[in-house]
Amino acid sequence: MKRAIVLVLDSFGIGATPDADRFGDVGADTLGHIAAACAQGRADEGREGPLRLPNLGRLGLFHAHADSTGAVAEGVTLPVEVTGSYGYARELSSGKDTPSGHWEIAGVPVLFDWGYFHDTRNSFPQGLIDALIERGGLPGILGNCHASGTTILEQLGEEHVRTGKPICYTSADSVFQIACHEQHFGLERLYALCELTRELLMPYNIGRVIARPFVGEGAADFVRTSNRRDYSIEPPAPTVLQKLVDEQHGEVVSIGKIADIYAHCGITRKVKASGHDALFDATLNEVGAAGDNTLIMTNFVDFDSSFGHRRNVAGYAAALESFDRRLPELLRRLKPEDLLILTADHGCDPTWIGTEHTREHIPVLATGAGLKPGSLGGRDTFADIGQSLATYFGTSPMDFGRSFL
Ligand SMILES: O=P(O)(O)O[C@H]1O[C@H](CO)[C@@H](O)[C@H]1O
Ligand SMILES: [Mn+2]
Ligand SMILES: [Mn+2]
Repeated sequence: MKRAIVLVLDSFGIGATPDADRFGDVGADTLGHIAAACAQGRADEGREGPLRLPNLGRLGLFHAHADSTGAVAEGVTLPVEVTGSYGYARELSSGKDTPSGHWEIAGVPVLFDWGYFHDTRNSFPQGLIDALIERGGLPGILGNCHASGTTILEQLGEEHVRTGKPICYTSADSVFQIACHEQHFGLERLYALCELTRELLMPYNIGRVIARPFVGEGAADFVRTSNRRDYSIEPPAPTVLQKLVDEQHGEVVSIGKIADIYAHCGITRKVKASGHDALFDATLNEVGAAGDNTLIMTNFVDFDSSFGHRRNVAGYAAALESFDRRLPELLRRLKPEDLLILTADHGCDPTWIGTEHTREHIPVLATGAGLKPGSLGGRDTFADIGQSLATYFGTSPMDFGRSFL
């Protein structure tokens, strides 16, 4: 029986890549800087002391980090016994965004350049704004700048409620984000506006439109809800997910944001869940129910959106520790021939300047399916994961990546 489980810890980088200079990210290290802050007592809110990840450590996380950066993470003792196959991988894709990282994990790196809105103010072309206002029947838009999604709610949320103008913003990623109040503007209306925007953006080659609904009474208590929705373009070639479905009539189960990220391509079942515990519970459920030729893929988004982008080190550390505490529940449910892979899609160092992602190596931690514990070394592309899945499921090979199976 072939069953693979891929858990993506969104933004959990383990050290800058050799090309990090292109992104202003030389020295970024999501795991290393979290561990250092914990060791130095700078991450004691809601948790305390050195970073404790015994289960990820046993799978080889800290070994992989040490191989990636050349140094053991501060406050960490390398476990003597390692049970997983561990390595680190760099990114071939041109960007450090979520779709690029995910699609490359699935064997399809993004070798073309996305369109970006480079200007930090007046970011969007006037023709685009005019079309959006006209076809969307809007009184205008707010924002039109680079922003952090929580800060901009404090700044413009009340004006949005008052005027009915959606808040449109972007970042260094190839995105167009629209924040609207769920009650005052309406959730379905926001989704419809995002679909229109997706259509209008096709000539601009923008990777994603993201609906960012929020609720609350005023600037002090506006909060984003789990009704976020991503409108991605389709991957440029069939991913290993698609091949599993098309060639092996397999099942691909999306848990959380996965289906949105892959533009619903190569997915046979979608399970909704929000919050890491609910995502983990859903993953356990699916593992319990999964039959032959099944890939279960879960994206743990809060590492990135609640802690990495928010530059919240203690929150990131606490979320890692709570994820780690739950890992044995999953390990216990695995059958010997199952393949488990833990990885990430990019970095988002919570100690780094700004609020953007960071260009980093991702961890590749794998166990089961006859893999021997030990080092997988430095991998040239995230696509080694996709190629390994192709080998495991017996699909035709991917164009990129080297299997570690
Ligand atoms: O600040 P928020 O809205 O969380 O935005 C973040 O989320 C987007 C998608 O990952 C990125 O473009 C990043 O800027
Ligand atoms: Mn991501
Ligand atoms: Mn992000």
